[in-house]
Amino acid sequence: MTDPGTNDRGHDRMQGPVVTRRSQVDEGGSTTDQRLLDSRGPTDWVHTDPWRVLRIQAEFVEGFGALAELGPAIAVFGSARTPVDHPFYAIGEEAGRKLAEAGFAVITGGGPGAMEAANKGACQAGGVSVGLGIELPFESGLNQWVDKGINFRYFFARKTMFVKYSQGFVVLPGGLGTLDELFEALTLVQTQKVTSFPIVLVGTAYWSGLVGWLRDTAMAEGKINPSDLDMFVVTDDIDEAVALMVASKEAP
Ligand SMILES: C/C(=C\CNc1ncnc2c1ncn2[C@@H]1O[C@H](COP(=O)(O)O)[C@@H](O)[C@H]1O)CO
Repeated sequence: MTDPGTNDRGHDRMQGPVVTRRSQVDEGGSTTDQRLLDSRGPTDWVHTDPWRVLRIQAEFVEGFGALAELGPAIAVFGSARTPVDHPFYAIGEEAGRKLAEAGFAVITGGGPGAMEAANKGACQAGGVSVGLGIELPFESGLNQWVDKGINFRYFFARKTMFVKYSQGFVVLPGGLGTLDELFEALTLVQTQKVTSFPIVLVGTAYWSGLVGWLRDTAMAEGKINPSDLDMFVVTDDIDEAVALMVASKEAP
């Protein structure tokens, strides 16, 4: 008589959580670890959408994990092409510094130009300087003033992090990337996906054309409501921008 705890050859077979004995044992079976480590097999699956879904999921997991305990934060957007000696670079630094002094972590895209300026200001003021980088064909990497950086493959996962972990946006002069970030925020406020989310455009001269078009064309033609123009403030004064962020944080 065989011991009831073993099969005819004296072994339990465990495959993951499943235990088999006697007639149920597949003698030729390998363990999951063996199959993982022994064979490479075809590689096409790394280029399939189901696998990409896992990578996308991993970006959310990593992002949420890294940023969950960040505390109050403001995202600063602006051109990757702002030169270091341009007045808008100095304004970016001032924004980063004053936001840090007001107790905010500063989140940027982690790249060069206005992003670097805001990270530099925050870092030099002893604040928390965060960069959410993006994999690009022309990789520039995280700027040197980022103290906490995450590199994303997917723009949409990265954009979720900006909105989820900041309480407001400061938008410095920029191009398509900056406009994308600005209009995503405006759409989320307009559709009430986010509430009490101050958006400040810094640089009255730079933004006047866009604001004029929104008022004189988009609003005049009924494509946006007059109240939509109240979703953002345009200023040249960083103190005003920071004060709006502080007031929003303190509002009940
Ligand atoms: C153009 C160059 C580097 C680009 N590197 C970037 N790194 C991180 N984030 C970026 C980068 N480029 C754009 N972004 C995002 O868009 C916004 C700026 O875009 P814009 O078109 O320059 O206005 C910015 O806020 C980032 O989130 C080499 O110089």
